[in-house]
Amino acid sequence: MGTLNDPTSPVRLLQPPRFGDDRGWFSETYSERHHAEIGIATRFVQDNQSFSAASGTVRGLHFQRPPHAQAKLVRCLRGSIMDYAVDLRCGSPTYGGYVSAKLTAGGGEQLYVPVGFGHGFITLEPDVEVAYKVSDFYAPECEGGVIWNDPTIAIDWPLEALSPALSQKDLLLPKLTDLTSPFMYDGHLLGPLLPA
Ligand SMILES: Cc1cn([C@H]2C[C@H](O)[C@@H](COP(=O)(O)OP(=O)(O)O[C@H]3O[C@H](C)C(=O)[C@H](O)[C@H]3O)O2)c(=O)[nH]c1=O
Repeated sequence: MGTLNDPTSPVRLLQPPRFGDDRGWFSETYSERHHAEIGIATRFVQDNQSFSAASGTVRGLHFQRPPHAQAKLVRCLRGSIMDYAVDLRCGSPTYGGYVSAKLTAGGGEQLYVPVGFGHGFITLEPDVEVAYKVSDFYAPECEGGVIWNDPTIAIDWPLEALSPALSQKDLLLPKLTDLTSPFMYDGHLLGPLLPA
């Protein structure tokens, strides 16, 4: 794991405020204006949602190659996940490093995963729903990924990963050492997640 202390990390943890009253709460879960204020210029074009029945479901580590590379804004609508962003930018001093964040329906935390990073998560309970915005349309011909338990990345998965549920496709993903990443380093080091 190669995370470094860099407040300008491209991976961002957001937590939009919730305005509570006697009925419950309201939150602006996405605002292009707020993102611009905090230095995120990504425009999103597609919303995704997945449901995972089992605790310990692992989806990832995925990315889309250019010309359809995707930045993602991930949040948990039901239950909780550990979410991961892995630096896949060639030439990055933190190449193969990762940051992780616990995203919960109750807290409304969001992870911004830029282009150049692999993304994956593990569910921490049954019946988890995850929603995420992506900055380019689904392009199956551009799909890429790295095996979830890659020994170089060495993600410190939670105990739920002792009996993970994975797709056949994900079980066949390559190791990082066998990957030719299409992404180039942009000068921003992967650093600890700082709430935006
Ligand atoms: C991603 C995607 C998938 N699909 C179809 C293709 C398959 O028939 C079905 C399931 O796809 P997949 O097994 O790739 O779904 P996940 O394993 O949840 O993949 C996603 O999970 C990780 C965490 C990600 O970050 C990616 O956004 C995405 O790869 O949905 C679509 O129709 N549109 C899409 O944008």
